[in-house]
Amino acid sequence: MNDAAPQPVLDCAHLVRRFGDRTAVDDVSLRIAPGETYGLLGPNGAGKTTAIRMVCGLLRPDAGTVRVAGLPVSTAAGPAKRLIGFVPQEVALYPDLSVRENLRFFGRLYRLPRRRLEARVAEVLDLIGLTARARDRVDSLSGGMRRRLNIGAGLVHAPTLLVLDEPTVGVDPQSRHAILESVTRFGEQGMAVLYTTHYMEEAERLCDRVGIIDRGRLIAEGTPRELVSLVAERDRVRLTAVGDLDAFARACRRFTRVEGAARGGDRDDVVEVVVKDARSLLPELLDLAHRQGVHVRSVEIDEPDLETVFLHLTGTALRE
Ligand SMILES: Nc1ncnc2c1ncn2[C@@H]1O[C@H](COP(=O)(O)OP(=O)(O)OP(=O)(O)O)[C@@H](O)[C@H]1O
Repeated sequence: MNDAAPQPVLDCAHLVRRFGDRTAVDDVSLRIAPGETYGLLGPNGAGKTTAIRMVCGLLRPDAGTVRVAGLPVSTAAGPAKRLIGFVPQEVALYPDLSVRENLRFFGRLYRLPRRRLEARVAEVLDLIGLTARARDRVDSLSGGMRRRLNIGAGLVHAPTLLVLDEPTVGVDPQSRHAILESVTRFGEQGMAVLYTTHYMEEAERLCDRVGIIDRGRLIAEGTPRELVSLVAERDRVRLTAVGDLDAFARACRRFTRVEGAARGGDRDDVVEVVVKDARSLLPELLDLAHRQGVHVRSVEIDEPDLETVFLHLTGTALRE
């Protein structure tokens, strides 16, 4: 890093964590600057949760270091941990306390002085869009609202680094939208955010930079635009079809010119294929479908996106 670059909020160097003979996180290094939202994108089991538990000092690395604002993070209590707000996947709140009382409770854990605490609780209620529900007990809230309050609990002590582990899994679309809006505002307020997800459209929308993690390794990193430019020469072919589409995707991957093929993103009846020159390969793909008894209903050739990057780098889809 040159002298002019600001000190990173988060600096992880060569993190490794093994469970038995499985290496869950394998030599991961990443930095996050002040105000930057960084998305760690990868399929289930890629190592995202393990990586961020080490970042937050909840799990000891087998090798490597974590620093927050220059301070070393360890599993023991220390000044670095006060700078981190961690929002786990599971909701950890007191159901019989009100929304406001929950936020006060988490603020007191960090020993916020009383007046500062009240002001901060009001700010956080606004940030998570729950001011109107401040007096209601947690057990009267919808699942999506609880998730938002869970995020609020990680924010009360005004952390320098906010770490969110898949905060939108299983929430309704309205709450999902509210969560994504809030995360955008955290970045605007100068907080550094580390965000894990396996939804590539979230990473594309929210994150200044994205790291793609697969089988414990960080295999690519950059702005969404930089990552998509890695596959600028490629086409993404979407085939809408009926039949054994998993077998069809596997057979597509056997073509040497096919860089990746998988059941497609949001729909069950779609296979996506990443290929350098779709037009020249299309007749062969259609012939293959015919031989496999797969009935192709429509073919589209789309612009590449982050999912295409993932298919290109790993050969399979994010969600597999
Ligand atoms: N405590 C543990 N003991 C043994 N293996 C573990 C443990 N925690 C994680 N693993 C393994 O390490 C690998 C990475 O898991 P991790 O939970 O970090 O992935 P992830 O990307 O967060 O996935 P998910 O989105 O499903 O949470 C997986 O193979 C998982 O089974």
